[in-house]
Amino acid sequence: MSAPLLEVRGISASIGRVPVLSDVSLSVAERAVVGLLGRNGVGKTTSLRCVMGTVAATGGSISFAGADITRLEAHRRPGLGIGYVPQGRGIFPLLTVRENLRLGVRGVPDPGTEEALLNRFPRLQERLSQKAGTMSGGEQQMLAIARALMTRPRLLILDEPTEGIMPRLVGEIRRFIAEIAASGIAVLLVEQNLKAALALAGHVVVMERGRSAFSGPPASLRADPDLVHRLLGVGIP
Ligand SMILES: Nc1ncnc2c1ncn2[C@@H]1O[C@H](COP(=O)(O)OP(=O)(O)OP(=O)(O)O)[C@@H](O)[C@H]1O
Repeated sequence: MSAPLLEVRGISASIGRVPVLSDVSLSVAERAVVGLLGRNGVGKTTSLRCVMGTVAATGGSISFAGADITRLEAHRRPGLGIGYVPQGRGIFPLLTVRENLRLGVRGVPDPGTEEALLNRFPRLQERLSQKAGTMSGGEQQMLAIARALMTRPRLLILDEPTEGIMPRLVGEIRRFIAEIAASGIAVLLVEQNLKAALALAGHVVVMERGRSAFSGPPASLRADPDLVHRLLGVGIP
């Protein structure tokens, strides 16, 4: 079997002096969708930040497409083919939709990619010269995902993409994520909604207090309601 696209092996990390991660391992195969789950504060966002390099992994290793990136500067990582949509979206409200869309692209954006994304999102197309802050949360989330796709990543990392989004747009965002995955882009998704995560992901990793406590297919998690209850505090959906 070929090596996974992203491989995180036993990483630890601290924020300030507080140890936040002690032993997190996960891997994402080419074209796979992996759900990263866990209760609030277990370290999901910090794990993603370690992959992006904005929090340093103090132990363990991270590799992407066969290269060790554990100590690679954060600004070099997107260029390797990793798109990141942070929690809270990271949209600049005073910049226009077009400016936001082009922020992550170095040099001239690929016109085909931009056109395809705008065709997919007529709402963004219509608002290209409008300030991004005037759009709804759901539209800003679409913009954040479209921005991450502008660099044509091999892996898209999404941190709670439907958090705080009005219900009408939640389904639309989930359908879009499924479409992205179907197009062959690997997806690493932090998702609070267990049912949605189990429906989208082919593999799930569940964290507990700074470490990965479960890793396996959705069916294995579904088969163990006690574990789900202990790790996530909910029943099987
Ligand atoms: N900037 C910070 N300063 C201090 N502690 C922090 C900071 N960011 C995160 N932490 C702590 O690190 C731990 C892990 O946080 P993290 O955001 O990675 O968890 P999470 O699983 O993504 O949680 P959530 O689902 O609430 O987003 C938490 O206990 C949190 O309080």
